[in-house]
Formats: sequence, structure tokens, C-alpha cells
Amino acid sequence: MTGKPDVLIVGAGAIGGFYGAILKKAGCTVSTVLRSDYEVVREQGIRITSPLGELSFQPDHVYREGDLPDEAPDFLVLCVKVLPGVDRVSLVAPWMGEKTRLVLIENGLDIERELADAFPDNPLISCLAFVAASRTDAGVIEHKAYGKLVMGRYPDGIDENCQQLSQLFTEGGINIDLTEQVVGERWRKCLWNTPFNPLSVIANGADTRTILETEGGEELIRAMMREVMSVAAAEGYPMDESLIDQNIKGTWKMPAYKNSMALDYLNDRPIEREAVLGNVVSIARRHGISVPHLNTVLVTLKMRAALEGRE
Ligand SMILES: NC(=O)C1=CN([C@@H]2O[C@H](COP(=O)(O)OP(=O)(O)OC[C@H]3O[C@@H](n4cnc5c(N)ncnc54)[C@H](OP(=O)(O)O)[C@@H]3O)[C@@H](O)[C@H]2O)C=CC1
Ligand SMILES: CC(C)(CO)C(=O)C(=O)O
Repeated sequence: MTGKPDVLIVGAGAIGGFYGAILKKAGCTVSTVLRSDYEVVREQGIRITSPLGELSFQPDHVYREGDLPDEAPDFLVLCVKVLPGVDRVSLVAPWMGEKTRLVLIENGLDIERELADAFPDNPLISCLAFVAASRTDAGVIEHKAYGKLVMGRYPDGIDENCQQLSQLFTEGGINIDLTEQVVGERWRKCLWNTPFNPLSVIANGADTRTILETEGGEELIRAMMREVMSVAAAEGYPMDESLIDQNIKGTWKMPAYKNSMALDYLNDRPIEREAVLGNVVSIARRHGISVPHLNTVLVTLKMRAALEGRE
């Protein structure tokens, strides 16, 4: 016993492994539920290279689906990709206790609702990760840069659970922005992800530079951003137009970068098309808002997936 909370990471890939390491550094007991990396992580732990220094760690327990922990964790941190074939409710259900706080570190819009409905009595903390990390081999994670988390209670507010988790991440060396409006923050993050991630896949895994430097590329991104903004506003999360310029300028300043969806596509893994793009188009439809650029990208991705036998 460390006196610090027990944390269970479900889906310890790039994000789960990295943020699990931060919580371990903060003194928490950190266990993992793994699938394909189970044997390797049991033997060798999670190896991480990072500009933050040594973060590699051996999880306190290494589980796989079907195992049952002796005690439910204080925090269950879910970091699997949000994919149509992945039943996240069934995945976490066996590990949830009465007092377990459920934490999501995942991309996408409207991804909390099904978990909030399934576990109405467990506090739900939703987080957005601003980090560049990837899993380069089984149990091996490369953290390249950044790491900030934006965090709030779902659907809104900041409670003592958020404060406690935020404190732990801070102790582990990560910057945290606590927000009263985490859903609004998801829209702000998707202002970037919803155009860039799917477009990089259509462009065969293109990086940010290629997208912006291609004639018409920046214009296309701006048009998609405007559509995301109009849907967000209809949902009650208006954003200032200047955010588009800020995002574009910030991206020009970054070195060429392949986002997580581009990496999934290039590594032949399923992409989070619905969580990042499809849900935005569905919400637009509900409000009767026309989003022709987003819809074109969505339908094109579906065609590609059909041709490539991806779904
Ligand atoms: N990587 C990044 O830089 C960023 C990622 N994000 C978001 O974070 C989330 C996680 O992404 P990331 O960590 O990159 O993804 P990874 O693919 O690296 O990790 C996901 C992990 O979940 C595991 N998993 C899936 N299903 C199960 C299961 N049934 N039981 C146990 N483990 C399972 C996978 O195992 P297996 O190998 O068996 O599939 C894998 O280890 C996504 O929503 C992503 O969009 C957000 C910002 C940046
Ligand atoms: C913001 C960014 C680009 C990395 O933090 C991301 O969310 C992704 O790679 O999907």
C-alpha cells in the first residue's frame, strides 16, 4: 500500500502507458489490463522513452480480459481507441467498484454518454490529451513531446475527484487544465482533430506540413474548421472565429506531424472515424446544419474502408 490511490489502466497503449507511468511516478499503485501486449508487459514492464526522463515501469498487476482484481480500483483510466467494434462498457464493467471513479483519456465527441449511462453512480472524469506518443513495439512507447491534459467532470463541473487526479498528474510532472466545461473543450480540441485526422488518412497518411503546404490544403482545413464551429455553436459551445487562425498558425509552427489517426492508418489499424468525424456529422444532421466538407470526407473514408475491406 502506498497511501496513494489504486489506479487501473484499461488499454495501456501509447496514452495509457504514458499517463500510467506519470501516475506511477506520483506514487500510485498502477495496474494494467492488456490484450496483445500482455505477455511482454508481464515479462518486461512498459518501456518508455521520453524527454521527461526515465518513465519505464513495471505495473503492480498485469491483467487481461477475464481476470478479476482482488479489489476494485480507486481510478479506472480507460485509454482504448474509440471504435465501433469495441464495447467500452463491457470492457470496464468487470473492474468497476461502487467507489471507482471512471476516467477517459480518449479522442472524439460524444464519447462519454454511453459510459455515463451505464455507470450513473460512478463519477466520470473526461480528459483530453495534448501529447505526441506512439507505441512502437509491444510494451514499448515513444513519447515525443507535450503532455498536457485538459480535465473536467462529465457532463460539467470540477469536483474533488478531478482535483485529486489533477494533483496526482501534477506531482508526476504533467500540466493540467481543469475545466468546468469539458464537453466544450472536446469541441475545441476537435476543431483541430476533426479536419486534420481524417484528411491525413484520405491523403495516405499525410503529415501536417504536407496538408497545409498543398495548394488548397489550408483552405480546405479552414472550411472544415468553420463547419465544426457551426455544429459546436448549435450544441451550445460557441467559439471565437479567431481560434481558426490560432490553430492554423500553431500548426504551421510545429514540425511536420503525423496525428494518431494517420499512424493508425499507416500501421493498418482501425481508425476512430466515427468518434472524431462521424459523430460531428450526425450532430450536424440533428440540427439541420449543412457540413458539406465534413460529409465528403466522411463518405470518402467509408468508401475507402469498403474497398480496403476494413469494415
Ligand atoms: N497517441 C497519441 O499521441 C494521442 C492519442 N489520443 C487518443 O488516445 C486514445 C488512445 O490512443 P493510443 O494510446 O494512441 O492508442 P494505442 O493503440 O496505442 O493503445 C490502445 C490500447 O488499447 C488496447 N486495447 C484495445 N482493446 C482492448 C481490450 N479489449 N482489452 C485490453 N486492451 C485493449 C490496445 O491493445 P491491442 O494492441 O491488443 O489492440 C492498445 O494497447 C485514442 O482515443 C486516441 O485518439 C489523443 C491524443 C494523442
Ligand atoms: C492533438 C493530437 C494531434 C496530438 O496531441 C491528437 O489528438 C492526435 O494525434 O490525434
